[in-house]
Amino acid sequence: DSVFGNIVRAPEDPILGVTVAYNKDPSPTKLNLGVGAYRTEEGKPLVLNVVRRAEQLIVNDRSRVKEYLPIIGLTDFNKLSAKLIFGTDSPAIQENRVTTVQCLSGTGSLRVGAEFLARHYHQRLIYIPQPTWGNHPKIFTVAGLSVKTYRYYDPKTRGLNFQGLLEDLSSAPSGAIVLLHACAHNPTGVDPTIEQWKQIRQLMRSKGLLPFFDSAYQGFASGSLDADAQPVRMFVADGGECLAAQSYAKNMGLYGERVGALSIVCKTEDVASRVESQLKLVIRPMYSSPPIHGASIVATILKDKDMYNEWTVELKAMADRIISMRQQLFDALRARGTPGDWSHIIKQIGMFTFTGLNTEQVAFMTKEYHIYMTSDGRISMAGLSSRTVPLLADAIHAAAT
Ligand SMILES: Cc1ncc(COP(=O)(O)O)c(CN[C@@H](CCC(=O)O)C(=O)O)c1O
Repeated sequence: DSVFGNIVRAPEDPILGVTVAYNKDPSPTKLNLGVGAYRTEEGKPLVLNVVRRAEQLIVNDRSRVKEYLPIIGLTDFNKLSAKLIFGTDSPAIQENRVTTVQCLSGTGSLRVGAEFLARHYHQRLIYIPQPTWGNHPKIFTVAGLSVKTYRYYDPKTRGLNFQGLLEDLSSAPSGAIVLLHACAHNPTGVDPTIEQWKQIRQLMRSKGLLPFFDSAYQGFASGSLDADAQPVRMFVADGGECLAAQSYAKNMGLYGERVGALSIVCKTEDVASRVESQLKLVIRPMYSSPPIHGASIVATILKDKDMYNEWTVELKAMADRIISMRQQLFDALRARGTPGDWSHIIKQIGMFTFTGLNTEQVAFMTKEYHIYMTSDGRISMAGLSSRTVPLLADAIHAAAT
């Protein structure tokens, strides 16, 4: 008998398992609103034109080879990624106080950062928002950090529980790590206002809490790369230290290329270079060095002014389409007279709407209408189109009535 005979079957992932169930459903009207992956009006995945252009340049450039990248990845990519999130005029970058390492998309960036902190940072406690992306607690736990939550979402207002957030961060032990969604909070779609961010920064700095930003949707929330990076830049501007994980999965549509970066902003250049040397010891036994293709696409686009501008136009178009889906869904529910206040659909921001539907209502919508979404009531607005909004509105109406 097998040496693995004692292994029990693991459950499907709460988010990625929705796609597994969707794929099994033979219904011709099934709708996948689970995974946060952009779809066009025709319901198809999108490869950005500027990405196709960059790939052509790369493929046609005979001087390019397939050698190993350094452990910390493609140098151009790292420098350009830091500028993208911290700003081209960032003093931290000018003073060489930032170390950036290319990682396997957002997940890999979070994991490398967590492993680094577990080894080198004096506080192993990390506070994550309640609720947050389902993979966050798993990544931090497996890296050896101990996870606590801070209040974030208020089910009554379907908005931010700002008082609860401040109270929980105020009672965190000094030096604790705090995970912050840079913009477009997943799953709630609720972001602090700039004023609230100022208070959060003030409180965190006064208590010596260490910010760990997760930036998976820069440009996707407002359509502006710079606007969406304001909270991160506010923290860096005060001269303090922080970590930032970046993903190009959504904003450049590079999901399967696994392109991301971890940056650590330090007090001095010397500290940054020592931190980088220790990040290499985390990465080498994990995956040794990152993949070359996706990072080359990103670097090609970010370093060329025209391609960068073309990217911002395509990115805004994606953000705008999602915003129009919000308005169409809200209007469709109002037209149906669906009981309840659905204004949160147009107030929330980014890829997801946290509908407030409970697990029974979600199960009903899947069973009766073949609508696939996560059991917490989150829907990926990017999965909607003008053609499918009425179907979803009918399903929500039936579930809420
Ligand atoms: C807040 C947040 N951080 C990091 C990531 C990781 O993205 P990478 O693909 O590793 O760059 C996601 C993706 N969450 C999406 C996509 C599916 C998933 O991985 O769960 C989601 O929540 O549907 C995310 O929502």
